[in-house]
Amino acid sequence: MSDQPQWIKECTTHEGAADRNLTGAVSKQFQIKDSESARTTNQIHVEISAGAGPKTSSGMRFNQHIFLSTLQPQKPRSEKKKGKWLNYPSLTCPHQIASPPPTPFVRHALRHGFFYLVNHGVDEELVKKVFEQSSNFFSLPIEDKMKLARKNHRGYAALYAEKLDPTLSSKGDSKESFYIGPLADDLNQWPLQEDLPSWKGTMETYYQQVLSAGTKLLSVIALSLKLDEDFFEKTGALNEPYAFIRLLHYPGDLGSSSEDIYGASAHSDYGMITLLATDGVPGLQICRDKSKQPQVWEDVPSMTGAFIVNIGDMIERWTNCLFRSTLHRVLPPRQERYSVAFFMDPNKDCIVECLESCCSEACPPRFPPIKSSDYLQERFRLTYGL
Ligand SMILES: O=C(O)CCC(=O)C(=O)O
Ligand SMILES: [Fe+2]
Repeated sequence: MSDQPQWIKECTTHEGAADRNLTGAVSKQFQIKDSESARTTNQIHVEISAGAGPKTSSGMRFNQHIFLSTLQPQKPRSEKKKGKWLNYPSLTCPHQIASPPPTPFVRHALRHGFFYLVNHGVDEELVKKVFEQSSNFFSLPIEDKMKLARKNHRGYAALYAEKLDPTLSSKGDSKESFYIGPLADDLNQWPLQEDLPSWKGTMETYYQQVLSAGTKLLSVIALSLKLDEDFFEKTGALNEPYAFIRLLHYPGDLGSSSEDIYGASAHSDYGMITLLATDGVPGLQICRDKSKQPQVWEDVPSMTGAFIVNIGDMIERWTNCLFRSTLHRVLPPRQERYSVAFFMDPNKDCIVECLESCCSEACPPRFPPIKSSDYLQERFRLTYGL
């Protein structure tokens, strides 16, 4: 295929690649070609900042800074080193988004499926307020919360109402959640203004700010695939995107003895990307290689001010598994835990099908084309046992 991006050509012509997992071949290439990614094989940071850099074709201005480091809990570091880790001057790779195209760093981050996003433009104070308001909501009496019980995938889902891993025999995941969907369609349910003044406004502002950060990140993803940066706009995915805030509350030690009870049982996210903020209480784990048995789980530490981003199933389908949706879970926390996930799913009518540049005779599409709403509905059905 003559118009394939060079790096995909490289991976498909890599010795034995036809029989192998495509991503394995790519990572090999990166390790050979890119000394930085060879040195640091684990955690990836993608930084996107507004305002600097040349104007791109869509009129946005931003630079991206990528760096890689380990996903394993860090070895004890001196304060000085810790500062370096957070500011990462030596590992930062500033790079303008329009030209030259994204470096192997970015592709490595995306292939990996789980990374941190910093300098994302979402106001830190706002994030704090969202956590406060989330705690205020979950502290309401259960009768009040149940008045907003989940309808049209908006509103309150009680403890054990969801099971993200439908193969488990447990009664459900030990978390409660609250969903806020697209702001324009009037389907959202909101707590009473007199109970929680400014709740709705805080959530709406957060929704808009994270949507904007996610949109920029998607243009990085598009560019890293050598597509136009507005590919996800043009394909209709971002035309009224099906994006959701999920406020999550894990109540802490519930004294359950069942081994099958998780805070959130193992799953991959369904959509394009998820931007996750947590209160810092541990519990989140990922399994890098979902096809490997037995599964190996690693803790994901949270990083102040950063979103933990993971790639969802739709991007995996579009890219024919080049960018993976990562299996993850939350252990039942001993201590109360809050998190806020933002799921960016494509518009319901968007057809998700293997990109031409991600398949060849040797690597045929692994998934048939699918309408986004059909895929999501099936996953919701399994999660909620409908
Ligand atoms: O609470 C977390 O840290 C992760 C939640 C999650 O994976 C999800 O809601 O899909
Ligand atoms: Fe998730």
